[in-house]
Amino acid sequence: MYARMRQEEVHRMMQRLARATKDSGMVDLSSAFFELTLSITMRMVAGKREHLSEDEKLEEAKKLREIIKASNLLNTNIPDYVPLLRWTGRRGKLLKVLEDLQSQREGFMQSLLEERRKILSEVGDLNQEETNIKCIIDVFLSLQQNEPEFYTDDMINGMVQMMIVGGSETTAILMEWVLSLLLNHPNVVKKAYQEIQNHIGGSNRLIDEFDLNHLPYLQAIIDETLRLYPSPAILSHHVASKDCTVGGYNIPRGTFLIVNLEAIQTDPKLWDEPTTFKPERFLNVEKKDFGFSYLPFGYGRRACPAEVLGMKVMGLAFGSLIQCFDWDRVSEKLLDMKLSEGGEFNMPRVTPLLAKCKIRPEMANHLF
Ligand code: HEM
Repeated sequence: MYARMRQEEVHRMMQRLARATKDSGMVDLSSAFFELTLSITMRMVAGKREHLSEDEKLEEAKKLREIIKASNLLNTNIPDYVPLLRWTGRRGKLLKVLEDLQSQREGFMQSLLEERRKILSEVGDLNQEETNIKCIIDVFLSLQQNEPEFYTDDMINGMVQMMIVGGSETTAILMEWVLSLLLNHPNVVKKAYQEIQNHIGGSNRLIDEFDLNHLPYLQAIIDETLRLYPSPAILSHHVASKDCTVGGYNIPRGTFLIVNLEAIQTDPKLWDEPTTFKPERFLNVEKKDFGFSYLPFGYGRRACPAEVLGMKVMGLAFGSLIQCFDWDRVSEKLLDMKLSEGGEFNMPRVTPLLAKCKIRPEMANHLF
């Protein structure tokens, strides 16, 4: 579902990068990736992308970005982990900030709901409209008509918040890590490019989502990045639903549990050369065979509901970036791969990601 829309948005990003690289040869990937993932999420959830147009003057666009950034920043509440701090004033201050943020988020999402409600009342069933497709809010609103006590505005508002806030920055940050690793490992880019060439052949068309199943090495690059740089790096907000034992420790029911994904996925007892970027380790294996050693989308009932979507967006974006551009670092030095220590839940890079790229001449006619 929404495959054509994802293709359009990736193509739009590629065209923007092509224009930027013609001017300066240098591109700001942090902005490009955030814009891509936000556009895709907004179109899918709310049926529009204009929040995210290049025209950053739009007040709403700025507001949405601020909400997403603040949500991810505030997701890690230190007093939840160090109960002693609950007795200090910090908790009270934080609660106030969270209340303000929540009221902004609710207001913003409610305006999206009202907008779709108005459109639906004007045009009727969007499925009949060839130019418009149903977005997720439309689906919720039509369910609301049959079960209003369950699909309340509050419930829909909460779901929409989770999708927009959870879906955009996480994927964008991961994309920054994928490209950072690629810039530091040009031999990996070469192999991925060869794989794309072998499958598609020549320059007659751009890669699409149907190609992804035939590109295992590209897929392995993304899997290996998710191992080394999981975003989020910790799974928090879990509570033991019954008494249990973990690693020999007795955990009473109700205990707040934190899973340190980064530590598990780079544990030398579980992984060979744990900190080395080796996409090959994901070739010819079933990911489920790694069991609890590899959980970049969480596990069980509260696992990420959008794993397939996230993997498709990243696969399509990186397949296209490798197919159409030659990549290089801005300096000879390897990129700094340190995680941000700013306490951010999603573990972004310390510095924004800049790179040099050149359009592969044979692909230029697809981008201009
Ligand atoms: C490659 C990109 C993504 C990664 C690596 C990722 C990873 C995760 C992880 C680790 C969790 C927490 C699981 C847990 O605590 O056990 C999660 C939850 C969630 N993710 Fe994603 N995610 C990605 C993309 C997305 C997208 C695109 C969306 C929506 C459009 C999304 C929506 C959600 C939601 C709604 C939850 C909360 C689920 C719940 O609490 O029941 N994610 N994600």
